[in-house]
Amino acid sequence: MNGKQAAGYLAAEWVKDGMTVGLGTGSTAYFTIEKLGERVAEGLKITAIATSEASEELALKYNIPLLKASEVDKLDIAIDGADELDSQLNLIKGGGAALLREKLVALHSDQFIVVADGSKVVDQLGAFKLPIEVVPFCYEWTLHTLRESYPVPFEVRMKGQDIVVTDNGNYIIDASFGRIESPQQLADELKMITGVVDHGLFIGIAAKAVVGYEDGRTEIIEGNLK
Ligand SMILES: O=C(CO)[C@H](O)[C@H](O)COP(=O)(O)O
Repeated sequence: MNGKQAAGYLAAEWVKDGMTVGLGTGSTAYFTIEKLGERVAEGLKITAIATSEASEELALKYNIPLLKASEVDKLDIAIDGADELDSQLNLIKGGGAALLREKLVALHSDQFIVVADGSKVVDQLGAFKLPIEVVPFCYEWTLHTLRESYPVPFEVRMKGQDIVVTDNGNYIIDASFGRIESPQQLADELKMITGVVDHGLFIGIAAKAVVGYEDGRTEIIEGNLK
């Protein structure tokens, strides 16, 4: 068992009968969805909302009943991966370009649980490029505003010759901050820029993280949410 699997599986055990569950995106959340699928096959009764088309497909494969947002106001729990997490459970997310749906689902869940392997735990956020979701219309202007605001490299995320398009029809600009001294301040500033839809800083949202290691051990980091 690798660290991602250990973390993803353990968090899936915290889901109880009757819960509505937010299904994350990525290779760690994959294991949570897989385990939930096994538990559903054994009789666990849950409903879910997926944070990406990829996770929706996976949920359908595992016969996990999916809901529309119009059918539910709030989720009991959401379980998702992260690209970086610090000891305060501040996160960088969006490596898989799903940050907007992931943040919406996390914010509408009673409990947001992060699943990650040990390589994701950092002293300070920022080594991982911060994904910023922008509207395609005049995105060059948004890129220009970002470059004028912060003296760090920004790049539009590409796949081969093509610009990556998110499930919401937007683009991603990745920012190489290196070290983010004040995540909350940066999060607030980025949200104020016209053209920016959202960004991958998740500040004060996670209740708990399950960190998994190569040898199958897991560690639980408790957040300090009130
Ligand atoms: O934010 C995400 C997708 O937008 C993922 O949760 C994040 O990239 C972690 O992925 P993985 O578990 O594959 O390392």
